[in-house]
Amino acid sequence: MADQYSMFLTTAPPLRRGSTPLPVKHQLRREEAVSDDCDWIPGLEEPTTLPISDTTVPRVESFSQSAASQPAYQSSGGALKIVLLGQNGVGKSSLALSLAGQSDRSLSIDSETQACGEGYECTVTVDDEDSKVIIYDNWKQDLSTMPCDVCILVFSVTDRRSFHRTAQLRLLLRESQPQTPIILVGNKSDLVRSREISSEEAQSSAMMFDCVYLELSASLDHGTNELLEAAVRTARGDCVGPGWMDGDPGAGRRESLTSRAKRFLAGLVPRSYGRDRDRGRYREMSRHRGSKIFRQKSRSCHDLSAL
Ligand SMILES: Nc1nc2c(ncn2[C@@H]2O[C@H](COP(=O)(O)OP(=O)(O)OP(=O)(O)O)[C@@H](O)[C@H]2O)c(=O)[nH]1
Repeated sequence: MADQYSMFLTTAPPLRRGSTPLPVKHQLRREEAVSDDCDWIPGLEEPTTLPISDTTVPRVESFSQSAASQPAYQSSGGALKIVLLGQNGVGKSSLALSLAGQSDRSLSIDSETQACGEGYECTVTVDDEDSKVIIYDNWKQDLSTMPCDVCILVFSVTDRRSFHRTAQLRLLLRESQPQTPIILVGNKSDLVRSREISSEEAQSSAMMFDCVYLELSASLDHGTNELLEAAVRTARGDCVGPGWMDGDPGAGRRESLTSRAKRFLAGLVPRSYGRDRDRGRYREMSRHRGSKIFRQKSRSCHDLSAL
């Protein structure tokens, strides 16, 4: 089993961690990649002025429309390209390794996982269909010349800044690759006590992004199978909408804008509203039981309405 997941490092340059200092020429590329007007998104709770060195951004501004118009896998020998984007330290490298099958998983990965350029290549079987997948977690990957089939925006549920960063990355991506499907991922769900972003908040954000939200822990390898399945289905063009959860692709049918808006608003309604409704139901039950006290209160209400 372990042999199946063994990774062969080829002649490709080693993967760079964002936390390590960059050579000057790479710093320049990173600066080019971030346009000033994208560093703050109107509508966010606070203006986020992230230092450029603290972010992970693809070079997307020179992306050509011809590249955008065709699925990436058609220009890459049939391999599905999955790109992980997100702020530094959110766990992209850990997630890439986990997705590429570096730990035990029930999902079938039937060929050796290997480093492919700056990504990891493996073959996965989803819905009885084999797909070659390349997973990239490196900002140096130039999306302008090599578009991806699905983009996974990763944040850490313990870091609100990284959550805001996904909104910015989404805008950057939408500018140049409007067709590329997105999956929003909240990593580090195991760090329950340090959580800054609730599932509900992230879910609402995913609804606005019109994408799926998945929560997982790359360290514990919890939820990563589901992410890989969703990514492969999405990259293949199978419909995986915001309602997709727990491996049920049927639930992913696209909702109308109205019902999505309704669900979004329902998420904003304070919980006390639900409790009030329950109280109302309790009152009804009490009334049926013929509670004396309730009847007295009820009568006083009637009196008030008469006034
Ligand atoms: N508790 C917990 N820690 C995690 C998880 N995923 C990653 N980490 C830790 O978070 C730190 C950063 O993880 P990386 O995978 O290097 O994050 P990255 O986004 O690739 O960071 P850069 O390479 O700097 O861009 C490491 O110490 C990981 O062990 C997780 O699911 N849970």
